[in-house]
Amino acid sequence: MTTRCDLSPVWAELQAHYAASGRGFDLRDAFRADAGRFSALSVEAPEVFADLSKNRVDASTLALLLKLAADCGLEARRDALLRGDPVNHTEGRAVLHTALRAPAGSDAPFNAEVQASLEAMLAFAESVRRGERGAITDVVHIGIGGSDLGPAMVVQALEAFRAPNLRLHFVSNVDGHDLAPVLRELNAQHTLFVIASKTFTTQETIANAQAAKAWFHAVGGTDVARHFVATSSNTAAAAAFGIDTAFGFWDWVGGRYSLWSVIGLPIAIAVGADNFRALLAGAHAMDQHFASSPLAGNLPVLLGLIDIWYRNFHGFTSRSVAPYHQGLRRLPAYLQQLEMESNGKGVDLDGNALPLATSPVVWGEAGTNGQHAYFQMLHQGTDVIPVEFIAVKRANHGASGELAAKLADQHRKLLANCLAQSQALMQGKTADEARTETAPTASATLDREVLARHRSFPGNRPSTTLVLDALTPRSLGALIALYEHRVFVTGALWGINSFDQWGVELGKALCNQLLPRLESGDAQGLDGSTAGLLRRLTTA
Ligand SMILES: O=P(O)(O)OC[C@H]1O[C@H](O)[C@H](O)[C@@H](O)[C@@H]1O
Repeated sequence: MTTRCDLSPVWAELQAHYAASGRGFDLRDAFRADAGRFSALSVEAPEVFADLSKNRVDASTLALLLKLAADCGLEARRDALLRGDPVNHTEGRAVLHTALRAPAGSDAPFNAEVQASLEAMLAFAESVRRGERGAITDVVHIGIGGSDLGPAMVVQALEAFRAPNLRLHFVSNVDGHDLAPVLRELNAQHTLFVIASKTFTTQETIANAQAAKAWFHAVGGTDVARHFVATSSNTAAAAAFGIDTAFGFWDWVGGRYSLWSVIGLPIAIAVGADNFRALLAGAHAMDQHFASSPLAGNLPVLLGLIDIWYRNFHGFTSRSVAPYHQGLRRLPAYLQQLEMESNGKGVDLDGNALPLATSPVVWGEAGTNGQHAYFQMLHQGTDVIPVEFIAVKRANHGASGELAAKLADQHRKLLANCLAQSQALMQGKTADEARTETAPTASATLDREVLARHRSFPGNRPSTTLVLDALTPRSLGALIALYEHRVFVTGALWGINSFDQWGVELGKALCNQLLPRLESGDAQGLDGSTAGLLRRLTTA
């Protein structure tokens, strides 16, 4: 049994399939030929319905991709992950974020420790919400990367569930322009700082934490131990910082998979213990789907296989994510870390240079905003970029009376836009169709034929639409877990370690070397460009 997908004999079958019918696949023909295409290519997973039918695949493509997954031993790789084998082999660690959402009493690894940690974190969150840590009105979460993006994205997404008397702030950037405006609005006595860092050594986080502590003292704050808590697997460093209350976690929780751990503390403070548990339960439901559904109906597997089809056969270089819910506007940023830090790798598990493309660029913006910015390129640009739409059936505006009616109407507009975009991408518009349109007056002097070419759309542009009934803690948990597992699937088939991130280390090391030069202005020994820029930035 092979593990790396391009070494499987099925790879050549897929190449032949691509040459024979994949390259020329036309979605419009596929729908014309098969009235049952939507139902055949839609999947009902926990909390998430997925319409895969607007993708450039048919039953034969999926059959081959599933054969590839089987031949690469995907199920065995998945089982090793869930069992707690040290699949992060370059760091010698297990990867067990799934264990964090397993219910109490389950036979998931480390269940007793996980439950104890969860209970302690939730009890603390509830004590803050009840005002037992003083009258806290503002919680400032300081962390970066995996210690920021997950909690920040989830708190924003679950705004409708947030305690109204609590404001949550997220500070990540070492740029003081992030922290300064937040501090300006705060009263030290009513503020709780959560310092989140798995390692408690990250430059940005420690710098922001120290600045926050200095500010706290400067404005007369007296009890650091009461107003600063930490979430970290390095509780000794947190203690050295002056923090008594530190919630620890384990090295088998990767940073970008850590929102389910104590790193989720700001989520629990914002939405409460029950909602946090619902988030975990939603993720657990998706874990079970991933663990036990046959591959042909396993949504993370199917999404991952289509990703491989697009990246390695069609050669598409990016994927755009368009959540049609304002609460999910940080989801693309979150997914950038999840996918690109996990699968942006160039060597396989044995260190061999990979002869195939890995992580696509993942990017996007909430709908409908993106439509008024870059959708032009999606529709008429020269690159084909698969789009992932996320639609939420029921809104939760928290409005009443006439406003509620207005916003309900806006929700219909939102959903109509979402459907229209995937429809337009697929249908396109031929030059013949464009020719029959009335030309806008501003272009009346332009040759009709030329104008028709400007106004036509190639179409056949693929998309996936994910549908949630409502954006709730449970559905959000399932959605995030879906993405986590999909990233695992593509990483496993590419034969890479999705759980390390050595690529971030070089810049950190060079930054440490450059830092004293920013003060001294000493550019000696640097390359010409860096020396020139350093002088430019340091000379008076
Ligand atoms: O949680 P921390 O140890 O502070 O790490 C924060 C982040 O920084 C690192 O550079 C990694 O790229 C991320 O994966 C990590 O989430």
